[in-house]
Amino acid sequence: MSEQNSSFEVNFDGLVGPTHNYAGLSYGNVASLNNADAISNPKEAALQGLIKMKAMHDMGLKQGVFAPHARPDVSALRRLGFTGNDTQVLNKAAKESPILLRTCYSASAMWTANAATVSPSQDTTDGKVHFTSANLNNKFHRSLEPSTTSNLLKAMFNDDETFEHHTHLPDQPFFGDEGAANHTRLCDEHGAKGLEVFVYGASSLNQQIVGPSKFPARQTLEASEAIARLHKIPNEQRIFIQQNPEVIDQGVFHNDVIAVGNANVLFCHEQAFLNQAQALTQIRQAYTGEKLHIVEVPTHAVSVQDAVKSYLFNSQLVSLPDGSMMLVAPEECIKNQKVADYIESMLSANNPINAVKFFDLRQSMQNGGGPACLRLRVALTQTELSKVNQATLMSEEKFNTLSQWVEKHYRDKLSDHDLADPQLLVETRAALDDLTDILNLGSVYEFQK
Ligand SMILES: N=C(N)NCCC[C@H](NC(=O)CCC(=O)O)C(=O)O
Repeated sequence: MSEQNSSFEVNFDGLVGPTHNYAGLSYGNVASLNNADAISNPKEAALQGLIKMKAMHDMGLKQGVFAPHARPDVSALRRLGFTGNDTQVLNKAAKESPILLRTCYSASAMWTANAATVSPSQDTTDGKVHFTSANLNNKFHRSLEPSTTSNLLKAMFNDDETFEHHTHLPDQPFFGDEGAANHTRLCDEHGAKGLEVFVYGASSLNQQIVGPSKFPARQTLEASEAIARLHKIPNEQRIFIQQNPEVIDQGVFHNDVIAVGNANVLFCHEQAFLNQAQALTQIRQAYTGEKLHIVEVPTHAVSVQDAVKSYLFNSQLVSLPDGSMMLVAPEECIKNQKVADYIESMLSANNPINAVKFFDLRQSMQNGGGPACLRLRVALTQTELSKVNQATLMSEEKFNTLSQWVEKHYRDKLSDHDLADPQLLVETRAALDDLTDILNLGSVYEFQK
């Protein structure tokens, strides 16, 4: 096999952190608002994620692990004027602003589809794999993530010849960037040159571009264009498509809630993109390969509301070693009769998707994160894969070690008043100290320096 053809797409799933909680922080994300103040089970959340990672590994897919971020973010609370030692800072925040405390406890870094945008070496003129951490500046609790994300990416992809890491875009809504959730790579196979499809919700400069009117558009065209430049993607391999503002206003806050691409297949709802017919024609014309399949789901089969409730399009779409293509869907898709019926009809129809597997990811789903949100896709050649920090790759042993780590360090219940407990801070730091050893990350967290 030539170098180019032995390419893999590795999924790096976010390990759910020990402070996973439902804080109702994401206006525009229906699940987040509906489940605000629900009691969370961090242990169950992390184990649900690990079970999916292990299942993917057992199917012969390359799988990696992204460590959680250090929460509570005490330095963020200090920056907001809460003073004293860690315990005092937490107690003052708990008294004065429980919502700010919850914000600095958020485990939102688990959704690594928002960690960064990744361009594989087949698409970049310098032949390196490019990463740009996402500034996630539309939501305060997510805007806390980029600097740690960059530290983690550098500890996971730690080879300057092979990987290029870019600082997140300026922290200003002008360059709102939510990472790979708004980016899809289409190609005949992972080792071939791909078409990089950047999907944006609004423009900061072009007043002719009309964005959503009810919920925020988190990705701007200007941010996507900046990333394409930083990643040195040739003009003919990049395309910018506007997401349909009407679906953003129905709760589709990232493109990966209404569309997913894998290799030469784009699986999307018929209302995913603005002027969809023209958008799909643009994609077909720009496609760099031979055979692009677009599986477009009609509204009469699955409504936008059903798509948002079931997260059908937040399924992962993966190419298995035997060449078949599998939809990795949340169990919510089975519970929605319209969606379940559609999946059944799709599997027997004439298209490359010929299998489906369902996972219980309810802890994440209740905050608006499905299978695809929980992973960052990195297409790598065999050589590039050998340059990745091997301790972050999934294996039978790694799964057992991480499961034991979760059992040892995680609580199985977190409610609002638990967040004021200074013992929780002690527990999470002890957990992360262990984890940086397990994943061989070095001292990536501020509290470890
Ligand atoms: N679709 C993708 N790729 N990612 C899903 C991210 C969900 C996340 N939810 C939250 O951040 C909720 C946190 C809370 O309310 O506690 C968000 O809205 O950014």
